[in-house]
Amino acid sequence: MNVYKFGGASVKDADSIKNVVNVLRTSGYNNTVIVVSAMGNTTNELEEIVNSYFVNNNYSDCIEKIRKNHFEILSQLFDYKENIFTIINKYFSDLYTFLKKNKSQNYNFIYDQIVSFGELISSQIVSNYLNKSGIINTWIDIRDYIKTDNTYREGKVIWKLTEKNFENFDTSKVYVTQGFLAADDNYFSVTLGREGSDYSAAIIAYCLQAEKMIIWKDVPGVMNADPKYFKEAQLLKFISYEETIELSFYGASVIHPKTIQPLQQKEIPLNVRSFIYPEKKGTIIKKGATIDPLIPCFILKKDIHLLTISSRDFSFMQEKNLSYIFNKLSVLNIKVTMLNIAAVSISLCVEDKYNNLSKLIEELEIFFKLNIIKNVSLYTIRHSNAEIQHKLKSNKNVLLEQLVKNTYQVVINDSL
Ligand SMILES: Nc1ncnc2c1ncn2[C@@H]1O[C@H](COP(=O)(O)OP(=O)(O)O)[C@@H](O)[C@H]1O
Ligand SMILES: N[C@@H](CC(=O)OP(=O)(O)O)C(=O)O
Repeated sequence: MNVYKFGGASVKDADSIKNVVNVLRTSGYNNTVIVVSAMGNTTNELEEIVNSYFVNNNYSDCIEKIRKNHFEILSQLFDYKENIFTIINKYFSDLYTFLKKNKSQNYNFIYDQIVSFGELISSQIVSNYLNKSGIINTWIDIRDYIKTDNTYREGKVIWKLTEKNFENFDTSKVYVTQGFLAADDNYFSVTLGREGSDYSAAIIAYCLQAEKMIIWKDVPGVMNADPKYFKEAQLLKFISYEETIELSFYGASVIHPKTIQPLQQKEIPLNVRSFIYPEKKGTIIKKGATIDPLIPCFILKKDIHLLTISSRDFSFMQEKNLSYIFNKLSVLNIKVTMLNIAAVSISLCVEDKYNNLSKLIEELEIFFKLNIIKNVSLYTIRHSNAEIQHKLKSNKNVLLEQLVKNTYQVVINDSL
């Protein structure tokens, strides 16, 4: 069995969906589970519905905008008589029904019930279009298979149950299903964290002991920097699982950080390839691979916040203080991307995906003195040297830097 993942960029419009057919014909698609994300920007647009629902209950305009986009795409791919129009209309009426009947005030729960429509709709469109193009496949609802606890927006996979659900899976067919989604034991939708479709594909690959997994991207593969920001970025032909975990953990957004470990555990090779040039080999991540070419890898994370924390009672930054601080970070789901501990202070770079920073500050200020610099940039370089570090820092306002093994990190305040 193979697992392919097509992200939002690869299914963003009618031409892109037509290109998926081309990619599958070029690469082969026997015995394959095809995992699809929501089209283009749909997840962000669905997030607007959630916000409107909470602010003033005035969500119809947002829904109609999404409906219009999707129906424009449908009209370019199908004849009006085809059943897919009824299927997609039903999802939009289910969305309205949910919003009208919902009694819960739990933001994260509501978020997941709404945002999940993006992948349900896109996977139906892709599945129907592939069938129409002769790539015969079965659409499956991944919520029947991937089970999580009820940590809405960041579901924790219940691995034993999920593996059991895949036990009698017929591995001789082609399937299309949703990335990003799972269900709790009440069958409510739970999402796996933003950009979590790569992780979904890895969960499926793990459970089916897949031969390989391919992620199709708008870039040639994993590069030594994001080509959007670094014009001279080069393709990495091979990388180890460990190196990929490091790159994605520090923010190389080409792969979701949770993707690699399930693959590594079952030694399933991962190929990251271009959906624009599907005949090219891209990057291979597999057991025994070492980074090739061995060149410095740059990761830039913007909108990071630098917190420097010291105690009010002159105590050192030791176990008790650290445990209090990290407990708060964990409860508020704030990710630490750099950590520097000194005797009387600790500096943290944090990423505030869920808008919990002000709550964290409020809770830490009870016991600690805080210095906060918001919206700084964190550069991480793997395999760097003194010359590169010097070049990166020159004429910049450096707030903090550290070198640990192969990883050099520097925090820069761009606003000065
Ligand atoms: N090291 C890197 N190598 C390649 N692409 C990278 C890297 N770091 C960040 N990217 C960005 O990742 C993007 C592809 O990932 P993403 O947007 O999540 O795709 P999708 O949503 O289609 O899965 C590229 O367009 C590129 O700008
Ligand atoms: N649609 C979800 C899940 C996802 O992984 O999307 P993509 O594969 O386009 O990054 C999101 O935007 O977060």
